[in-house]
Amino acid sequence: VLLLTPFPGRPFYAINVIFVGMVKYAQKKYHNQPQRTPVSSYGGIKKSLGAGRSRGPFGKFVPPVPRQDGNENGGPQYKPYGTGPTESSFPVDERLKNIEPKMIELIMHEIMDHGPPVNWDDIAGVDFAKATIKEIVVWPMLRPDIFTGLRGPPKGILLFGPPGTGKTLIGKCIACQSGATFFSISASSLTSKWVGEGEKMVRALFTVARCQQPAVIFIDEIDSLLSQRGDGEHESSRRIKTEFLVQLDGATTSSEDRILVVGATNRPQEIDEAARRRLVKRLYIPLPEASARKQIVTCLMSKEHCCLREEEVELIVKKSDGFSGADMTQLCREASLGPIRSLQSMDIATITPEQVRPISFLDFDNAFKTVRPSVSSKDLELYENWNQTFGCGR
Ligand SMILES: Nc1ncnc2c1ncn2[C@@H]1O[C@H](COP(=O)(O)OP(=O)(O)OP(=O)(O)O)[C@@H](O)[C@H]1O
Repeated sequence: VLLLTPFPGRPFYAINVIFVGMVKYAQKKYHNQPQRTPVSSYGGIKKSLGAGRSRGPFGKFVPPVPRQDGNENGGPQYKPYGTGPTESSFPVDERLKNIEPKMIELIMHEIMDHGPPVNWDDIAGVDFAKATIKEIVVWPMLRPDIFTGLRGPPKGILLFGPPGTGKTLIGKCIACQSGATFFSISASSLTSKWVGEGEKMVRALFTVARCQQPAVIFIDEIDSLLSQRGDGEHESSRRIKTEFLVQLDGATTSSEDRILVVGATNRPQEIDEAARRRLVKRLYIPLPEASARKQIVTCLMSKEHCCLREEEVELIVKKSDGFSGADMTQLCREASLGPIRSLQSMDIATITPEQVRPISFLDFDNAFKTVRPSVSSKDLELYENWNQTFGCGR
């Protein structure tokens, strides 16, 4: 039965599979008796801990409105909010009734992540942050029965550090590893793309997340949402911020809700005190160390036709001191174009992939001429200082 669960380590799901199987058997046997379907609201789903719906990054698109008929797992099915001619015959989750259908659709299609899963091994380095996150966030989300009271998970964490160091990867990994639905939005899109509607969007996002919990809401560039109030602050930005804090507080006070807000920023110093206090765990995601840079190069090159020797990899690692994870990826991309550039343009049309020579150290050497570290040492100093003052690292 454990093989049936898409999330290894989610014993509840397996239990539900057994339970649903038993219910189906009983229903078949006594099909004249009235069927007992779970309560057709998210309250019902929450109690069944996910049975009957595929959820999270491994799951299919699951709109948040339950349908009355059962699916093959015996649980309720869902249809998009407000679509189809028979919509009035379906019960709509109470919590979604005041949310504009177009916003729900948008959240489900654009903000809810449906991409491939991320594992801890995909993120090179940042061992301290990974260990802390596993302990304070992932395990409690997997085992809410054990992590109660003082052991309860925080509702908000902040990942800060230079750009391109894997903050987004970590956010997604948290969701994947805890079997949660991943919602990812950039705060600047709330303030710019959703002009005049950002506040409503924040409310809609948290409401949908509540219906899809456990959920991780990842907010990139969170500084633009939670920056210190200044005279120049727009009224609309102020309202979005207030709504966000209200929603975050709501998630904090409701012990039932299993929603985690992960904020990411390259400008932690701009986040005001009230917001900082709510993002209780503030983890520094620094530039990758030599071992992490080596892991990135080795991992990326293992998927390519490449003839790097061990000592050449070491040299690349040495030369890339100060590179971010994204810089390392860019370096490898650039190097991978070397063999193509060495072809005559005429050959491109006729050559077979096997005839393209392997990526060599020379290609990396050339790549270093155009790919430079994107983070300055002055910026690094800023992060280190902020980490000393407000960070939760050792
Ligand atoms: N620690 C890492 N391990 C492996 N790859 C990494 C790492 N950090 C960055 N990368 C690579 O860089 C890309 C960008 O990383 P990501 O978006 O997670 O960084 P970020 O810290 O969120 O950046 P930003 O602050 O600019 O949003 C990733 O898709 C990955 O290819």
